[in-house]
Amino acid sequence: MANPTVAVLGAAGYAGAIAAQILYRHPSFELSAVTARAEAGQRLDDVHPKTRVPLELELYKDHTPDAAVVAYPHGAAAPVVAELRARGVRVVDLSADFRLRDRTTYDDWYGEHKAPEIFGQGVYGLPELNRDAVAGSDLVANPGCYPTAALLGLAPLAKAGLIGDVIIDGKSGVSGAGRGATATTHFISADENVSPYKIEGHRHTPEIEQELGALGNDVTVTFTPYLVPLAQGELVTSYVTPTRDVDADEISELFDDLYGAEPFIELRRGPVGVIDVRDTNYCRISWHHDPRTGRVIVFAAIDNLWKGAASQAVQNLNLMFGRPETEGLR
Ligand SMILES: NC(=O)C1=CN([C@@H]2O[C@H](COP(=O)(O)OP(=O)(O)OC[C@H]3O[C@@H](n4cnc5c(N)ncnc54)[C@H](OP(=O)(O)O)[C@@H]3O)[C@@H](O)[C@H]2O)C=CC1
Ligand SMILES: CC(=O)N[C@@H](CCC(=O)OP(=O)(O)O)C(=O)O
Repeated sequence: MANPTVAVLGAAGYAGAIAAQILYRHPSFELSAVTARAEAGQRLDDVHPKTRVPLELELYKDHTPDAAVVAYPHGAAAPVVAELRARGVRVVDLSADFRLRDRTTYDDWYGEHKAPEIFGQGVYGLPELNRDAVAGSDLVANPGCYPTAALLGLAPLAKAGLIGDVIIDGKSGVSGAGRGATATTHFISADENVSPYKIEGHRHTPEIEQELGALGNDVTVTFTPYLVPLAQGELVTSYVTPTRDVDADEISELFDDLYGAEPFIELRRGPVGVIDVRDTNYCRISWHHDPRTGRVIVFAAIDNLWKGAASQAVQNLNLMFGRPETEGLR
């Protein structure tokens, strides 16, 4: 039987280009189209040479592949996802348009939803925590990069209901902001600098709270993101005040039980760094119990464009199409 066809929409963007790069070499999918607007007519490997994908970027029309990875900004994604779903195309959406389950929360943080008729149909695509639901889904909402690292770091504690309070500090490389440079992400502002942003509230906060709640730990989180002078990479540090006294043996058991068999989670004893997961689908996690304060500090490192976006989308596609979860990703 022929391999399922997959189109990448928004392949001239950072995340879309990497999704195309992975899918072009994937043994079980055929990359059937890569789309763009301004750069339509150019080859993807001219626009993004590192991808080595010699396919011509086309304007999106009425492509009907078996599946699509939609790599548009939030708001722009929803109507196109609705169109694709109406034609029976299975979708992994990289934007935030189908991640939240409460419509009012979405509208408060993102503005009015552009495809309300299918709002709420997306399955939250964090495979380590939601594998079975992803496997049966036709519409997967790929998580945001900060929520990916924060939730993977916190899940063992959340599943045990141990998070009483948590402060989350996330540091991201500049590619997290996408291809369009702004005054803040311009080289001149970002180089040799570390700076917090969205200190009044980042839109990933409700996403993290929603998924911690789904794990059985309702908690109001404090989240502050920082821009750091890296191209790719993200380190999320979570300072947890537990609901009761815990010791290192208990924490160790929780992390080992949840992640011992996970192909893309690397538990480490010492500090983790973003360079160790660069251009991979791995999430490296370490934790530290501080008996002086009683807090548990969890560190999680990912590549924002890979596990935080494009390679996680392929991990989700693998599950949706019954392929081995690691295929094309190691
Ligand atoms: N960068 C990251 O670390 C992460 C990104 N994401 C999400 O993934 C998605 C893509 O992000 P990223 O690749 O970084 O973004 P980019 O800005 O690099 O790329 C987005 C692409 O979307 C296309 N686009 C923009 N507006 C529209 C529109 N109105 N209609 C159709 N196409 C449009 C653009 O295509 P063209 O150039 O052809 O106009 C552009 O290439 C976003 O939803 C983002 O939030 C999620 C997690 C992490
Ligand atoms: C450094 C930087 O700007 N990062 C982005 C996160 C990108 C991401 O995960 O995006 P979505 O949730 O929008 O898909 C930001 O903070 O907006």
